[in-house]
Amino acid sequence: MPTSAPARPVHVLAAPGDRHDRILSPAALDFLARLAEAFGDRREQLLKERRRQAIRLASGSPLDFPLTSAAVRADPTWRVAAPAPGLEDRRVEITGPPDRRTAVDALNSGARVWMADFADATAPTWDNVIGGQLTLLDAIERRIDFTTPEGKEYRLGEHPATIMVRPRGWHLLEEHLEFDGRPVPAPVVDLGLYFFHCAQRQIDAGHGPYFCLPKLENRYEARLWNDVFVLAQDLLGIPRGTVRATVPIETITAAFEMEEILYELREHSAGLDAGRRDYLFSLIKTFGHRTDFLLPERAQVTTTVPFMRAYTDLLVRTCHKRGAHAIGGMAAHVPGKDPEADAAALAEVRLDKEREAEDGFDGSGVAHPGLVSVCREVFDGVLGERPHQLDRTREDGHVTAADLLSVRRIGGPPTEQGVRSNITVALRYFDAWLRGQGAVALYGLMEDAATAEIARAQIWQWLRHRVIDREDVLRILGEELAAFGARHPWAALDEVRELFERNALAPELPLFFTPDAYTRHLVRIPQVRS
Ligand SMILES: CC(=O)SCCNC(=O)CCNC(=O)[C@H](O)C(C)(C)COP(=O)(O)OP(=O)(O)OC[C@H]1O[C@@H](n2cnc3c(N)ncnc32)[C@H](O)[C@@H]1OP(=O)(O)O
Ligand SMILES: O=CC(=O)O
Ligand SMILES: [Mg+2]
Repeated sequence: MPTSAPARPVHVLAAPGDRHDRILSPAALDFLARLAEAFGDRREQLLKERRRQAIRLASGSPLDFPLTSAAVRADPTWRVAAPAPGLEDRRVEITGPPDRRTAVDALNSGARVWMADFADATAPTWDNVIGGQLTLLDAIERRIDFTTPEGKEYRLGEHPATIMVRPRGWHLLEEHLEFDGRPVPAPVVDLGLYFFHCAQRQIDAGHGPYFCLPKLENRYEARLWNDVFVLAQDLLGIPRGTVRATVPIETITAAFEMEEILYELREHSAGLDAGRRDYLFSLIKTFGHRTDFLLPERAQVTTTVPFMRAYTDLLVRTCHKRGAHAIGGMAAHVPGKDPEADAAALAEVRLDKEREAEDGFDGSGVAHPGLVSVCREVFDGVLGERPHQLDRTREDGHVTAADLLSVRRIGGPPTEQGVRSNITVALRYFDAWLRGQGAVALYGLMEDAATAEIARAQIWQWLRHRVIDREDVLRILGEELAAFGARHPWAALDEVRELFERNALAPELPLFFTPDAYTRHLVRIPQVRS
């Protein structure tokens, strides 16, 4: 690295694991130290600003497109960087945790992009964090092939998908690494290690280091990410603008700053995507105290309800105005063993993708290889040989703040089945997460951190507004725990119950379930430092 050594080192507090030294080399730790040193304090300020904004909105301040950045929106001259190699055509993207089996399957799936997800799809155990980095490095070096003990072979194909890495969000820390007496911010770890080991290798292979940046709340956070990219590129002597990053719009406040987010990242932007599950969670979390934001059961908040249509409409308009890809929402169906149910679910996925393609999206996401062909067929139908439809811009009409915020009066009050469904999804997801699995198939759907957040936040919101009784929730909780325990005797029922109580039944809604659950349950630091 060209610049002088940082004053302070990063310490590894975890016990050494298999091949961890390949990732946690002195030079890689030095790289992390520089990033942690440069951005640790700013992260804290931005998290404080998140809390201040949450308080302002909870106490009735209006949410609107910011006046202070009106000039950015009004300036017609700027565009984001042209699509980078491997990201021109994104008609199908697949997401999944960065374990070896998923990696090979995703890279071979026929999707154009694999979003390797350390955020919603990964329970951040230390083994998963470092194991994920080893997976990525091995995939890029084409040393990922393996055979299972049962003899099933995993071989990387000739034309793998382009890799896009989604680091954990800024609200999370990595407790197994310490800098300056404090844990290193988790996104610095996930991005930094991948960047250090793989950026140049990706460039040599004709791509670049590409990222997806989760759970941003405003333009200042986009600016922070941009500065991280600038420093990371400078430190490794990589030309500025090599990095590209897609930002999922998955908070209600970010929806009001889409254009500004593109602007801040314009040199490194790979557009926006519709992170619609976290978006719903954000709506509940941000306006959970207000009766006019009371949401019905999850199944009733479809992609076609007016406020969700307004959100995706704004996303496509904004992206195409600035020459940026607009990527649709991820389809969460997991094909099972019931052909009839699968056919119905696939028809629904097709309809959703058709709507997105017609609305102007340039591609969309799926959570399972079994959905790749549906998504591809739909986008093939609209795009043909063209890699995208960035030329489709919209001058007609516009999306207002009221369009984005008119949530009330969809659906009726939750049924007992709706309450039970949220409780059971949260419990089963918490159990999987505590055992190191960040995404699971439950009742035909992929559930991950975002949907677990929706499930527990809805229970909290319904209790808050007394549309359900606490006694009923406690009864159903007991029944669901008992049923789950009977079928899964190894389940960590006490921890799961405690997680549910802390995150769904507390007087105030915790902002995320993950930071506290991580510290209490996933951190493994031996007494003696390595
Ligand atoms: C923008 C966003 O919303 S990001 C969403 C974040 N969430 C995710 O990324 C979760 C993605 N999905 C998954 O992780 C998985 O589909 C799960 C965990 C939900 C279900 O996985 P499984 O229980 O293994 O499903 P299933 O048994 O149907 O899998 C069949 C095969 O497909 C593979 N597969 C399933 N999902 C994926 C995936 N997303 N990527 C790659 N391969 C996959 C499995 O590895 C398995 O392969 P194998 O035959 O080689 O063993
Ligand atoms: O990250 C994606 C989402 O829907 O949330
Ligand atoms: Mg999300």
